[in-house]
Amino acid sequence: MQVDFYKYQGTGNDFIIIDNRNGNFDTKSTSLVSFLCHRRMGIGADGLMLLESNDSEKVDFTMRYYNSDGKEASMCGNGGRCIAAFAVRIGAVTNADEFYFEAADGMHVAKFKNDIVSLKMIDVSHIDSGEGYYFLNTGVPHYVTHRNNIADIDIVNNGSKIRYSATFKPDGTNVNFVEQQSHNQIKVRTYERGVENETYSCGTGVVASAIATFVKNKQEKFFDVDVKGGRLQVHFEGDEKSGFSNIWLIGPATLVFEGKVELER
Ligand SMILES: N[C@H](CCC[C@H](N)C(=O)O)C(=O)O
Repeated sequence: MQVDFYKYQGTGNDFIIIDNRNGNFDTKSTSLVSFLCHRRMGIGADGLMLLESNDSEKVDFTMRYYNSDGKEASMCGNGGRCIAAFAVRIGAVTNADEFYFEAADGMHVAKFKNDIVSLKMIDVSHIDSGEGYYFLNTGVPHYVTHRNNIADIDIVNNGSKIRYSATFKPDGTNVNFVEQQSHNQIKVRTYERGVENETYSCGTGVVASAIATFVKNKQEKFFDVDVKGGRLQVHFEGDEKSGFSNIWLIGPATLVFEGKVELER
């Protein structure tokens, strides 16, 4: 069976996107997703997304996200921005200026203009903290720690130790190292669960890092965030007491190429 696919990247976090509104893709096959995401044997990507039909009038589509290990995850911030740009490209939305889609973590609003996607993230009602870190869920779980000179950190070694530590069993966590540049500018490097490597950018991780930086300093609620693959913006409202809401992740989402892949039935 031949399947059309589209390769997108959002600040270097890259994805295979398939229009699965006909339901033909085998969503139970972990091995198929991990093969397609494999950097040598397959197309290569940090994750794969399916755009699927949604029964609700107000919701244009459903997003299903899989990490490159083939396992489904509840959300992906950069992936959400890329599938929003893809949905506009294939005419799967009622109004490109503002539309709704559903992911496993809940409902999202997306706004698309000149290849920049603004994505509304789910609310964050609770933040845990420990020795030198914050732990919060921005659609998927994130550990956030503030350090100096993050360019010198061995992200894979340090990140994997935290990701697999007993504290975060059984689900594990993504791990974000944050360096403050100024009152409203941070740098973030992320070890991603399910990719089991550093990625060029992690959208939900950037959101978690910005919120954790507000909790730490009680200053800004609007951040420029520099990641390996470029720059994102995050802004939000609220505080630890009332919870955080109206959380937006803003940045580019780019089509790299499209192609066809032969899948065994
Ligand atoms: N690796 C994450 C999912 C993808 C998150 C990331 N790519 C993003 O942009 O939010 C997890 O399994 O928790």
